[in-house]
Amino acid sequence: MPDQSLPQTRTPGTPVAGPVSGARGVSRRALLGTAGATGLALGAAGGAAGYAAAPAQAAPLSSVGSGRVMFHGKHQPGITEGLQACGHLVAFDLTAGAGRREAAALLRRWSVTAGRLMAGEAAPHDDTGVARDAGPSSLTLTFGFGRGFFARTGLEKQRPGALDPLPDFSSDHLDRARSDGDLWVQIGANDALVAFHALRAIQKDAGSAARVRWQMNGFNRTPGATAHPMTARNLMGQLDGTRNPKPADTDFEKRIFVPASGEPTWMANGSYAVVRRIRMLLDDWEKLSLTAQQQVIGRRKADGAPLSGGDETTPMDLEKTDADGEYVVPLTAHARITRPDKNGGAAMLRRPFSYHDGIGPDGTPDAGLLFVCWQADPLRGFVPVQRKLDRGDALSKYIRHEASGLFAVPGGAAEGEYVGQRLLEG
Ligand SMILES: C=CC1=C(C)c2cc3[nH]c(cc4nc(cc5[nH]c(cc1n2)c(C)c5CCC(=O)O)C(CCC(=O)O)=C4C)c(C)c3C=C
Ligand SMILES: [Fe+2]
Repeated sequence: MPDQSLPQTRTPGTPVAGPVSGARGVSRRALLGTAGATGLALGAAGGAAGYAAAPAQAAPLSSVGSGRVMFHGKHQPGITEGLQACGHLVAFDLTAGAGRREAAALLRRWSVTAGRLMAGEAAPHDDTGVARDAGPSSLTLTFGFGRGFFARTGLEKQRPGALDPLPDFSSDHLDRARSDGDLWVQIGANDALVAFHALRAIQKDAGSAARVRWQMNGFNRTPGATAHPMTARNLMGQLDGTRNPKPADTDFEKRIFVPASGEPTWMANGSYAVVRRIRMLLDDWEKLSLTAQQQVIGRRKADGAPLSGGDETTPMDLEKTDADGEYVVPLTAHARITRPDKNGGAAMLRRPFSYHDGIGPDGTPDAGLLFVCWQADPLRGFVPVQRKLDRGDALSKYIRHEASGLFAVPGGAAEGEYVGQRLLEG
């Protein structure tokens, strides 16, 4: 079968989109085309059970459909790949009767399902047919453990200190029912049906072992929608992700992932995800003039260039003043306050989804950012930066943190292994 993957897009602000290195383009439709030519439906022996044959003359998948990310690897998928068009974040709680054995069986089921769906194959059981006709579409499934998981499974001694609760922030308006959770799954794909298909599969796999605690659905711009690859925009209209750490940076691995020799040993090559549902007060934000909006962030809205001049990639000059002696990047500007060099080197990889859940009871849009950030240690990433933002960020008037979670995301599963096996069987 020819490799139908195309070079993937890359934005200045986000890491490589689509297949990670070692990833292969794959085409469910190409497989089905072969089956159609011989008049066969692919069976389990073909490794892609469940979907009926497509016409032999079917056109190859588009670059969107053929993007494939590998499930097995050093790190879990869904961390360093570029933003995907559709996302679901789901937290589960283990049920009363479920302990370590049931949790291990669940992680095994989820890993098998993730491996198959990410390869563009049908789910192992009772496939719903929702992703029929589509390729993997850069689907990723990422699994994490919340603080509560360890007590419920008798694994308290294995709980990382990094999972200690996040401090309270004065700007928090957290809904506890939509926060935390024993297990967390992040699903991303460049096709909405592929993402939904994966969501249903993992919900069904949960069976009687775990029940959904909360679910959030998000989106990003569809790859290929812009004339050229560029940094994503959020629902406030800003380029968001410009200064993200890049995989090519020498300290990228150290900042984002627990080292292979790190503690606890089951977290080797893993990472910590901080998840915040941040509502944007868009009615207020959209009343601001363009100049005022730009002062809040410290960058130009159109092209993301710092207010001190240049283009999106130009380093921000924090000392530059205007004719009145005022800083051109205000002291309260979000992009000034969040800089690693103003926060003891604190860095994180921001990989969010936007969300829109209609209009709230107060008549304003229930929309904003499903802020997901990745770091080797939340106490040296999210926490110091959020503490600083809490004290004096001009953006805080226009946002509200409504839900929060912190999850330990173990390293990637090796071939034949399931995610979290080193914790559950260690
Ligand atoms: C605690 C961490 C952060 C939260 C919460 C957060 C919320 C948030 N941010 C934007 C929009 C932008 N953020 C930008 C930069 C930026 N933000 C953070 C951290 C948090 N943001 C960091 C670490 C940085 C990069 C700082 C740097 O390295 O210099 C920008 C500028 C462009 C960019 O670099 O991405 C924008 C725009 C929103 C809308 C938001 C909550 C809804
Ligand atoms: Fe930010």
